[in-house]
Amino acid sequence: MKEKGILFILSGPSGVGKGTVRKRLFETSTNLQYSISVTTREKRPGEVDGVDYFYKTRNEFEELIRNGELLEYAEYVNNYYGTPRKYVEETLEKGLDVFLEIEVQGAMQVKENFPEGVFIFLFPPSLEELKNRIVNRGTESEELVINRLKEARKEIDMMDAYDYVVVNDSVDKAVEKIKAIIQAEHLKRERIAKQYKRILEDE
Ligand SMILES: Nc1nc2c(ncn2[C@@H]2O[C@H](COP(=O)(O)OP(=O)(O)O)[C@@H](O)[C@H]2O)c(=O)[nH]1
Ligand SMILES: Nc1ncnc2c1ncn2[C@@H]1O[C@H](COP(=O)(O)OP(=O)(O)O)[C@@H](O)[C@H]1O
Repeated sequence: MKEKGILFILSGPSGVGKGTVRKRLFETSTNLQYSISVTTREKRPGEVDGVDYFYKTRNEFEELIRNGELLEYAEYVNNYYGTPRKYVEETLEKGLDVFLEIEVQGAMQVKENFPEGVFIFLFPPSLEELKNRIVNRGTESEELVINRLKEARKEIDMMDAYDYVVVNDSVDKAVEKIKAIIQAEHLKRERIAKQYKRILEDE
């Protein structure tokens, strides 16, 4: 029987650098499959449909919910975000690792369905630095920045539910730590598989 792939979930407050870290990770990790999310939020300049997100209307998104096509979804600052179920399940079945970059409410839903997933929380060096990053990115109005910071405090409270916490002080260091986690999880699973095989052989 073919081993299933491992599901990795990167989560954390908005503006902490999830997108930046994930993009850098994918520049150098060829063995991970990124699950592209569905969203109702507007496309930002430079974003591409089917690359950054699948952009949908609220009606279309609600139809996906009704049809059970989402592994998880959340309403975040007045927009829906969700993970297509089929892609994740089929890719894991093929023995490939899947990587999700999602906010905290969605990550907790994934934990219910995939408790064996590896949950990584990206943490800001400080709340002040988190605010600077959101403001400097310049994609949000002042009101939205305040909403995102309020959300961030709630999200940080959920940190205990994660397997690993990685501080995003520098992007390169955070990427290295995530790669080390991925490698360690593979070694762990190989070791368990070997022990299991040995027990079966001894019987
Ligand atoms: N639950 C859930 N959250 C998502 C998904 N895709 C993206 N997000 C999260 O939604 C939040 C807002 O994303 P976005 O509007 O792209 O802003 P940004 O990540 O702050 O640049 C971020 O925390 C994302 O990680 C998804 O499929 N499900
Ligand atoms: N380690 C870092 N040091 C300084 N700035 C960072 C770092 N990581 C990300 N940023 C910046 O912070 C802002 C938010 O990053 P982004 O990846 O959009 O966050 P998220 O996806 O978590 O909302 C961006 O302007 C990005 O360039």
